[in-house]
Amino acid sequence: MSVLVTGGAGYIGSHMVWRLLDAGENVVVIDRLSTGFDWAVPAEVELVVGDIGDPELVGKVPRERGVSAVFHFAGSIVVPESVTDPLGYYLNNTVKSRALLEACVDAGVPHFIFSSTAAVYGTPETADPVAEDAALRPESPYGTSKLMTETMLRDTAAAHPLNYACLRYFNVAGADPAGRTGQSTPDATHLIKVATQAALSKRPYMQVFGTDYPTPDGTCIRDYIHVTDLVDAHYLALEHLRATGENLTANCGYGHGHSVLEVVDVVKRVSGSEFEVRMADRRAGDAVSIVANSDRIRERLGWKPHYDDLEKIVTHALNWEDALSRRNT
Ligand SMILES: NC(=O)c1ccc[n+]([C@@H]2O[C@H](COP(=O)([O-])OP(=O)(O)OC[C@H]3O[C@@H](n4cnc5c(N)ncnc54)[C@H](O)[C@@H]3O)[C@@H](O)[C@H]2O)c1
Ligand SMILES: O=c1ccn([C@@H]2O[C@H](COP(=O)(O)OP(=O)(O)O[C@H]3O[C@H](CO)[C@H](O)[C@H](O)[C@H]3O)[C@@H](O)[C@H]2O)c(=O)[nH]1
Repeated sequence: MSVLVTGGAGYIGSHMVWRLLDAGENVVVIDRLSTGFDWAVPAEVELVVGDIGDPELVGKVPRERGVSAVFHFAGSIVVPESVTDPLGYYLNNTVKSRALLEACVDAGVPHFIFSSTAAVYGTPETADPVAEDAALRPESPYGTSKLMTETMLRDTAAAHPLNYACLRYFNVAGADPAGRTGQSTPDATHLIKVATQAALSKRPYMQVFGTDYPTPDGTCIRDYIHVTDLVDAHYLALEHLRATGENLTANCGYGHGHSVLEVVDVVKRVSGSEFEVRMADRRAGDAVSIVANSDRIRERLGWKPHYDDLEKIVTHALNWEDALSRRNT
């Protein structure tokens, strides 16, 4: 039996692949390499280069490889891009997830773990940590495209012998502490990636989007979760589905946040680089503060994070960014 990882050549998916290998699982990856890299997939893992929306491909792989669980990371992830290209996002994130799900039902795959996002909540009503039963009001086609897949999964699991976990990630950052993989997209827009690139002079400067928010230092607050803790949560979710068959929708975050300026300070301190930081206007669509209530994942899965420390997250991100420079040259 094997475990299928869609998007396994991407940032989070490649960490999942290593986590599964570490647990002794057989792994197969489907990735079309649009933002992922073939070299990010370990040599011992079969990489099927193709699209999850290709019914022939997704019809074949689960049957031929005896797939007993799917981790579905493949998708488009840039929120502002989803605003200008909503149909592209509904196609890649929703329509193609439907194709994959149908193939899983047809092949009798019992367990499905889906990459959802805090973007399904939109802007929370209060600054309190947001729990899973909060109102679901996505503010972008990206968030809606993910919420629609959550809904498809719920309804499919009610009608077929398939159970699922929807994991709603907050801000994923950092890299494999052993240096085996990391965030490799050169034009990524995420704060910690951008700041580490500035620290290593891969960018001439970075910008802080908005300094007049109603927060202690005027910048937005996010709950940054180390990617290794995130993939641990995924593995626990798989064990939970295997053991209980109970569906689960759970936030993945630590339950506390950091402001943009706090992140920038930590990157400067850890890197020892005084890179230029320009104060800029607010970025469209940014919520003031989004922090996870993570009680559910801790209680139901017994999840205990090991890297709930911004310095460690930044250190690992910097190490990977540095290793990437040597790979590119
Ligand atoms: N990075 C974050 O902070 C974050 C937060 C919340 C949710 N997520 C979700 O996690 C998942 C992984 O995100 P990531 O940061 O690793 O992004 P990523 O872009 O690094 O990885 C996505 C991978 O999917 C592949 N892919 C995309 N569309 C495909 C398709 N139609 N068929 C086959 N392969 C396809 C890409 O080539 C890439 O390797 C996404 O579904 C994303 O929405 C990410
Ligand atoms: O160069 C930068 C990049 C970001 N920021 C700020 O840093 C904060 C975090 O921004 P990111 O782009 O790193 O992440 P987002 O919070 O916008 O989005 C992330 O969290 C969302 C859920 O809240 C979705 O899951 C989404 O996929 C994921 O990228 C925001 O206030 C943003 O304005 C900057 O100031 N400068």
